Amino acid sequence: MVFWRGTSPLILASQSSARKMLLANAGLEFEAVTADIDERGIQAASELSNPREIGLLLAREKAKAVSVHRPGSHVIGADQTLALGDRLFNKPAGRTQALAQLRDLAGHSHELNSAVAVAHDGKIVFEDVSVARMTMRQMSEAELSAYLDAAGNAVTTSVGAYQLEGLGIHLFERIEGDHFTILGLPLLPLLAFLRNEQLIAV
Ligand SMILES: Nc1nc2c(ncn2[C@@H]2O[C@H](COP(=O)(O)OP(=O)(O)OP(=O)(O)O)[C@@H](O)[C@H]2O)c(=O)[nH]1
Repeated sequence: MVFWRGTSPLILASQSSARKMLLANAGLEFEAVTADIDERGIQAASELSNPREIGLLLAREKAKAVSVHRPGSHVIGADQTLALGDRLFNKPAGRTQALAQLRDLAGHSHELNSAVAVAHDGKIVFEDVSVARMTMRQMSEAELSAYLDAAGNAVTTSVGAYQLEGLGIHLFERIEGDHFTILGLPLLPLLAFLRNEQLIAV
């Protein structure tokens, strides 16, 4: 049992089912609030091209956007970017885009940058970004289509069109990085921060 010692509830500024699952499985009780920000607009206006910096910027903006309306609460924001060389990928809109993305990723290594930020009264009090390197095996058109047939619409909910803890594992020949980073939330540094602030006690 994890004890929350904060005086106000913990908030996760996310609608990501994976992020909610990771926090809940770690024993944390929290309220999930969607961060209503224009991610692509903020990214474009920043003129940033570094995937790590883009992830941190969006994680901060999500956390702050919710924090300003929830005084006293610690608000967690997160964002994940996928980079293949200097190309950035976003969540595919549907099967066609998922197939196109997977064709480009197959046979190559890409990087997932998962950023997390914590805001309190509108100010960032913690941030971290962790990276995972994913090597996807070479796959034929028939193999990619069979994967998409089996994985279904879930592929549109993740930036790489895969759920590693599910059928996505079949796409890879090598994975370097921690499981939580891959699923989109660098949990170890986040928990270390909450523990150091005496906001959680296990
Ligand atoms: N279940 C699962 N989800 C993954 C995996 N890899 C990436 N994701 C999800 O892909 C999404 C990355 O897109 P983001 O823009 O960072 O987040 P989002 O889904 O829009 O959710 P918000 O936090 O509300 O912005 C996140 O929800 C990640 O949890 C994976 O292997 N498994």
